[in-house]
Amino acid sequence: MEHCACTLRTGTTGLMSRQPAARRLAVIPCSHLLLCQMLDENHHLIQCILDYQSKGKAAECTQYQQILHRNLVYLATIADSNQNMQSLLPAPPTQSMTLGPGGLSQSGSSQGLHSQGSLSDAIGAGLPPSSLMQAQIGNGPNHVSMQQTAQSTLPTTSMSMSGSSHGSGPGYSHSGPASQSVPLQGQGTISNYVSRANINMQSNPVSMMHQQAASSHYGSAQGGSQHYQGQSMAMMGPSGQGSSMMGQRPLAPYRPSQQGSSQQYLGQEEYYGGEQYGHSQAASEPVSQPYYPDGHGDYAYQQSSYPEQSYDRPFEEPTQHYYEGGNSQYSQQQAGYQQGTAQQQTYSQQQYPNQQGYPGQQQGYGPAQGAPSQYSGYQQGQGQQYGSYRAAQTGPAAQQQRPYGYEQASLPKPPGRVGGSGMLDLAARLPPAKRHFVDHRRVLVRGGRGGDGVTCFHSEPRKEFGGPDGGDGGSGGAVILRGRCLGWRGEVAVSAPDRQVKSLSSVLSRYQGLDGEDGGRKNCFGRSGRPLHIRVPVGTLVKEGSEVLADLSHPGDEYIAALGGTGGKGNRFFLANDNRAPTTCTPGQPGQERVLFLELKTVAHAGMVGFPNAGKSSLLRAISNAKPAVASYPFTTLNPHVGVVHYEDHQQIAGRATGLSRRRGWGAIQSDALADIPGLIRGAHQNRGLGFAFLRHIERCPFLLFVVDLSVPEPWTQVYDLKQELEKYAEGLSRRPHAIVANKIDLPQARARLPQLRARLGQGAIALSAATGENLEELLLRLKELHDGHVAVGLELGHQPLRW
Ligand SMILES: Nc1nc2c(ncn2[C@@H]2O[C@H](COP(=O)(O)OP(=O)(O)OP(=O)(O)O)[C@@H](O)[C@H]2O)c(=O)[nH]1
Ligand SMILES: [Mg+2]
Repeated sequence: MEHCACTLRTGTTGLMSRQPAARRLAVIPCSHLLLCQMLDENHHLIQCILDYQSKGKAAECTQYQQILHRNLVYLATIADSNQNMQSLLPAPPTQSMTLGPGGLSQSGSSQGLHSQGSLSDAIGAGLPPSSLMQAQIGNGPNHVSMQQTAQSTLPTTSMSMSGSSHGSGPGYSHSGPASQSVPLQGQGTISNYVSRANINMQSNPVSMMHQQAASSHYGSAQGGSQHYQGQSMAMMGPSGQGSSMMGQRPLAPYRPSQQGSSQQYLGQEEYYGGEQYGHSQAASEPVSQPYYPDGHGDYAYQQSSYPEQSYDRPFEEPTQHYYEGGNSQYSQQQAGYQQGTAQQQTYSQQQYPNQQGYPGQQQGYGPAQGAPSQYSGYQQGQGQQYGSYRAAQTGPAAQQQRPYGYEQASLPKPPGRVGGSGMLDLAARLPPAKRHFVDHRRVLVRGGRGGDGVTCFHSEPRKEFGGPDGGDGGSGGAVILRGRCLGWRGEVAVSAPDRQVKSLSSVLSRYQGLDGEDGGRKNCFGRSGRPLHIRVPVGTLVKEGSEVLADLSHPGDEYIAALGGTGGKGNRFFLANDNRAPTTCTPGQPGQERVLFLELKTVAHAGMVGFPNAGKSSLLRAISNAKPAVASYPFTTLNPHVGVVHYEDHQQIAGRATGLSRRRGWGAIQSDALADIPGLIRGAHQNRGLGFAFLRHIERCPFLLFVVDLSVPEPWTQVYDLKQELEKYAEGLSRRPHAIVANKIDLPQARARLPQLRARLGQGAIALSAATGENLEELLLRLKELHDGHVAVGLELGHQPLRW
């Protein structure tokens, strides 16, 4: 076991103070292995310098040159203090050297020698001295005391020293020389570089393990991945802050990128838990050799400690693009680290504000911590790193959207936003008690609000550039007025006579459509709000102001009263070639809001018109299932009533004793509806009696029944007056197809007046008795004839017959 112990016996923090300290050493112990490493480092530094020169990056070149020169000066110091320096020089190229996971190949060694030659030339050029190689020279047994000294004297030194302490883990090689990177932090003239070096101290536990551990501990480790892990750890902040690092564990996705020995991982776990810190100080274990001049340099130089294959690789990978891409979040983090190197307290304080995005990463990558073995390479770790930082960049926006996108979608809607369902429940809870007839209603309808789009990005381990996957919100539900329909017979809607079909009493004054759901992750669109159907009686007119919008005169007719709002767009919608990570999302739109006036015009085939007490209600009860009130006083009926007469066929009706079929099922072949309206009197158009406003309910009736009380004197005058009132209400209404019904024929005086009535009104007047049911068959036959005539005319005009 070769041990490299280049000891700095004084607590130093920077180059300016360290070099004098180094000069005070009489002999700086050195070894062949250490020299090989230092030369190889220098070789890679030269590689980086040349590479940056070819790319025209002068700033990076300057920084690397400064590093290189410090290394050369330090090598010269070692050479001065060791008389047998020549014997420690690397072996000839034929000699194999395996250093760390990648190992230093023969070519690597030779290149190192060659680069050393180049370095000599560089020294000759008069470049400033450097002591970077001290970072590669471990001081295992003594580094604890050094760290303590550094912490007590110079905070910046303590930072790097603590970083080095992380590298020592129970599973790490004890044979590898511990590194000491303290000198890098005192470079006031290259503060940026110093800060980077300080940052990278944290990651060096891993990288140094590979570099220097020639033992079998790291023989199977993948240098690249571990390098990268070390780099990610470097970005996490000061490694000496054991407790604070716990808060940064979301960066754990980087750790799994090392697929090497489990011992390393265990060591890191201890490191996170803070146990490793104390343990490493008590042991002479390999410590980090950190420094990464900048974003590129970090990675490049770190890779330079590895074989050439690993070294060249990162420059071809998107990682470089990532660092070059100017990710603002990452840059801010870097700035935070740099500032932190100047003063430890500042470092730790600024580090965390700059990592606001990490909590989000923790959610996304938390499980990765427990499964490091699934990450096979550092490139994948890079991808995670990139994704994590990108997520951090969009973190605030995503957090703002999450209340919409995730939580709200999973939680029940607040009661205030879902007015529609609440109203439905309320309507369902209404007592089925007495309902008043309502033929006018003012209704405020509002469509449901569209769900909000969300902003989120695809989160998946080992998948780089997940891309936006915020789904769109669902559309709000519409509010639809629907003519009363209990079912369908083929394509024909079937209505049923019940209490609700006759009135708008069940219609509420306000309806709110159901809201659409918000979008979700993984391009999940929110569910659209279900349409809210409002049952209205057949014959309902929908008006907005004075404009008639719809006439629901047939069962099943629908009218969309209010449209739901469109759903918002998720950030996936805004994905474009020039914006691969959009954070824009749009909220859902409110639904349409309208104030409508509903007016019911009762729909029936036949409308019965007559004076009060003529017996209209009695007649309706006699021939239909309707049960209107019957009394011997006028104006018993105050609201229209609709009764349905079901015909099986004409012969059956005629063959019955009563001449009437009262089927209550749905098997009727044909049916007629009769509307019984309040009684009219002479001067109704002058608002006498109940007025004639209720005539609207017979306005839709294609044919009429004039019901007269044959028991009163001059009953034919009632017909004259009725027609006059109808004509004043609506011109031509009295000329519709009609039949004259002379009721109460059972009374003796009524039967005596029948000839006079027929002489004045025609022989078509039907004499019957609603009370006894006499001659009702003739009325039904007449209704059938009128109905057939109406259907025939309607078919000629292309109208579908109204069915009940
Ligand atoms: N004798 C006899 N009485 C009848 C007949 N039809 C109805 N009546 C009576 O006439 C009175 C009024 O009957 P209604 O059916 O209420 O008359 P209406 O036309 O509906 O009256 P309003 O609802 O006020 O318009 C009741 O007392 C009935 O019993 C009938 O055929 N013969
Ligand atoms: Mg009545």
